Amino acid sequence: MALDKPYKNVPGTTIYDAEQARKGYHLNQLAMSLMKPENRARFLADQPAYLDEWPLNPVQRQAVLDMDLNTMIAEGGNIYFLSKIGATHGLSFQQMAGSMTGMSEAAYRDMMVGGGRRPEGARLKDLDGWTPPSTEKATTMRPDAPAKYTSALFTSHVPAIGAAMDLGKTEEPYWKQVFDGYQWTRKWAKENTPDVVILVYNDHATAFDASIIPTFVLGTGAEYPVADEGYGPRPVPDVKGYPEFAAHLAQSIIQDDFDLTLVNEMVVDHGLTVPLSLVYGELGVDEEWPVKVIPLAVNVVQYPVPSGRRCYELGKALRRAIDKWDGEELNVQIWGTGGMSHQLQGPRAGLINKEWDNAFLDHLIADPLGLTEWPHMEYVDEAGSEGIELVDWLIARGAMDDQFGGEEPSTDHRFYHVPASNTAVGHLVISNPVGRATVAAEDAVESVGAPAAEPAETAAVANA
Ligand SMILES: O=C(O)c1ccc(O)c(O)c1
Repeated sequence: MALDKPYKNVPGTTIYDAEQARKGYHLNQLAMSLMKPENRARFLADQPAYLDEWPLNPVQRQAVLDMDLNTMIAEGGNIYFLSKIGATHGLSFQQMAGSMTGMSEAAYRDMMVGGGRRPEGARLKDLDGWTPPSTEKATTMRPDAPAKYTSALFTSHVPAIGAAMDLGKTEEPYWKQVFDGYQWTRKWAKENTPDVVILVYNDHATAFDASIIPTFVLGTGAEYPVADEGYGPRPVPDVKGYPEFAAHLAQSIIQDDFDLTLVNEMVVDHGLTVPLSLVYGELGVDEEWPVKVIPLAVNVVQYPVPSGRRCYELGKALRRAIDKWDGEELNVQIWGTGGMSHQLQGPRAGLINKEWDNAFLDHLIADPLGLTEWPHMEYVDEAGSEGIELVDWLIARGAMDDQFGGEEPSTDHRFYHVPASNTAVGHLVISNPVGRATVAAEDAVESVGAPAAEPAETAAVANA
């Protein structure tokens, strides 16, 4: 079920996609550096010395020295980036484009004056009668898919939880109540380590500042350093990505009409590292997380934010993308993080709505489609201005088997507790049949406190 990339075969044409972007990353960034006059001057004064500052491969390096645009493009360059190199040499776009055609500058200009190159004979359809691919969206699962979505994990990602771990406070009574709710999960996670976690979270004005507000960001990079959010970076490992799988997901999801922002380089904040710490425990900077992570960040910082329905639909597009993977066998988990009820601002700060939070959990488990009807105002009004983070969770849920005609997930673990700093903590592990939990019932955490719907401070249900 290879992804449809007919654009690769258009004659005399190289389409810049995530695969090319990965290959040409440093070449294109070098070109971008020439937008500064001082860098242009240094480049022109001593090109080899300037290129020494960039980790280009030898073919890319020689192509820049030769101003050979065809080779630069084959090596992952994109003309919009590369034009900065041409401009530094004083070349016009017409000179640059003409230089790639094998024609003299004058002949190319004359061709353009004469009406330009005719498409006949230079189109894919002239070569092999290509017909457009079907745009139908799968509504059922692919039974033999090499990538299996095993389990969804949901958790709050309160920064103070990370700080409690980093500062060795987990045994203090205040924090012990929080961490007790994750003991089951830690055991389960040891026996159910996926190859990759698609980790849905929201950036907290960390990687993205007020200059750019992308709605949905998919990380296609190889590594994500831990951010310094003002307290210094958390002493935890940097996060390793999975560029090939992420590029595949991007290709499929965008063809499925979701316009993701693709990010090759970004820092990750507590929204992403706290869930990893909660599940995999204290790991030092020199250690490695046991999983590759593909970050999927949702804007909830500046309105308008995406609706729960939109997030759920993105989850469906994500599952279709997972099912289309034809590479190595993969065990995939999707984590939905953020929330639960909390408000960090204004006179209403400290708002906690246990009843609403637990109704959200109930619906997430049993009625995700119904949950998509809840408008964003409901989240803000009932769960606080920062409670809106809960829309993140619908992505993981929309991708599950039962939303594609398969079986309902099992609820393996459920936990709810108030407070962690200003926030209610909610946590769920639910699994598709292929990922049913392997932790023995007797190893599971006993139920703590009253059932979830009661106004108790803490409630955990293991292997429910
Ligand atoms: O409760 C808190 O302290 C807190 C602070 C920052 C956050 O992003 C958050 O989700 C919670």
